[in-house]
Amino acid sequence: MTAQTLFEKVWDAHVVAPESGDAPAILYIDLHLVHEVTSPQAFSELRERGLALRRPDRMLATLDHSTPTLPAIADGERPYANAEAKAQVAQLEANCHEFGVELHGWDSAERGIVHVIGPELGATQPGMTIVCGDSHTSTHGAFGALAFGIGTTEVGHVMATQCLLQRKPKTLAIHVDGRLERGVGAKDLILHIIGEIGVDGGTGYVIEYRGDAIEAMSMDERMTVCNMSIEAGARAGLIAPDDTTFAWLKDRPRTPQGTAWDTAVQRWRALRSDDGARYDREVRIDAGKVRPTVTYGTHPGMAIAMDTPVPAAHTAQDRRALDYMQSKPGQPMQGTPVDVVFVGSCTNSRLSDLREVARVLRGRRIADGVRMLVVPGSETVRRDAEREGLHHVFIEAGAEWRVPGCSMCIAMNGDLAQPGQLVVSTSNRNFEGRQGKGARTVLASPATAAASALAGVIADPREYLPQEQAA
Ligand SMILES: CC(C)[C@H](C(=O)O)[C@@H](O)C(=O)O
Ligand code: SF4
Repeated sequence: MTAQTLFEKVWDAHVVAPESGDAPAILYIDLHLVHEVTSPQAFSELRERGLALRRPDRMLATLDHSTPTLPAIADGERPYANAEAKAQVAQLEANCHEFGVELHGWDSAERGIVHVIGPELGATQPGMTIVCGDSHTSTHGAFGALAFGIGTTEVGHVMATQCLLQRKPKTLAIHVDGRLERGVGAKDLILHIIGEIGVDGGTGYVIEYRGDAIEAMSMDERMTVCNMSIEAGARAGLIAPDDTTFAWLKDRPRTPQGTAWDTAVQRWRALRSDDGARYDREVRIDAGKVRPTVTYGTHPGMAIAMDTPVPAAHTAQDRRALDYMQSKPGQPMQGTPVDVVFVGSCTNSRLSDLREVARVLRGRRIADGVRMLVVPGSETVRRDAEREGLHHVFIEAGAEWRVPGCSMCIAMNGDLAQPGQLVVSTSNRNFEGRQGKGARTVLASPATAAASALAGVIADPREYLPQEQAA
């Protein structure tokens, strides 16, 4: 048998009908994740055509984008940003009820950002095909699943047929050799990678992240890396499952139990690229060279080490980006005054991210005039963080501790920055106006976000991490 990549193994196992001529392949979908923004039209279409859901048991829904992150007011009334947000949430509640879909709504102890709760519930498993009407579905690739975002029309197709029409993407291996230095994390690495290969470097490909640095990562870190694959233009990003993956997944609500677990792990162990498997393209990254990395422009590819000068603009587009950001060519981003710090989003809102932020903030106060929001990715993360007392560290430092949701990552729920304000954000997109009209976003790691909140300017976390962190 010819040597296969991990992607090819998962793809082949799900092809119902292969590509032929102009016709794309038909791919079976194991898990369909749903949130309130991209599902209403699909449900309406189903209703209009009198169609039922093909496999409601393979769906999982949550409320995340439009949900307020301030607690309920009296009588359980939620402080929605506007009538649309409230209606969107009510619509998903009604749709899930009518069609029999498991919804993690306001009453769920596990509600959260769709890409945080899928793994937490063990719904995300190695070797699966996973889709969601959301571009950051690539996050689930951290478990060796083929996971990607789809459009609202496709959401309807999957609902009705549990299948999807797909062209087979090409494969790109990103080998990350060596070790990340102290104070440099998964977020710095993925920003560095996108900075190197560009926002279209992954277009047409599925990325497989491999190498020592990836194998050494926790699941949280692997999710951070895979999450941003889409920001490099890739269809998906995945990592071969290993003992770290299996240990993390064991005994989650939706994972197989007892002997079924052992059988599953045995099957999952085969999910790695064979020796001699060929990729369409390969890139090598030296982890040891990655430094605390931030963005200086208006897409995630405009990323540099924070102490390196901002490059000169060569195109009209780049000039516009630098103007918007007020970034100065020749000057480093480090030292730039900060107005808001946002810790959250499906990139960096898990327990380990919050622990990292707390390590930097503990016993200190954020700078005068800086507003800092810490938004856990899920109710589970919130509970775990509070059990450890992390919320006390945040609140004592002067930050706001919120209820889970996408929040200021996309600013659909009323959490937003004012025009001109500079936000150091642990999220994944720094597009114009993403965090509020005229707001300027600098993407960064949780440690950098915390250090910048303390300093009031973009700051190197290595200067703030406690000494016992020294390698
Ligand atoms: C609202 C949703 C469709 C969107 C996405 O697809 O990613 C959002 O989650 C984002 O991060 O921009
Ligand atoms: S946290 Fe941000 S990136 Fe993630 S799903 Fe929500 S809006 Fe999209």
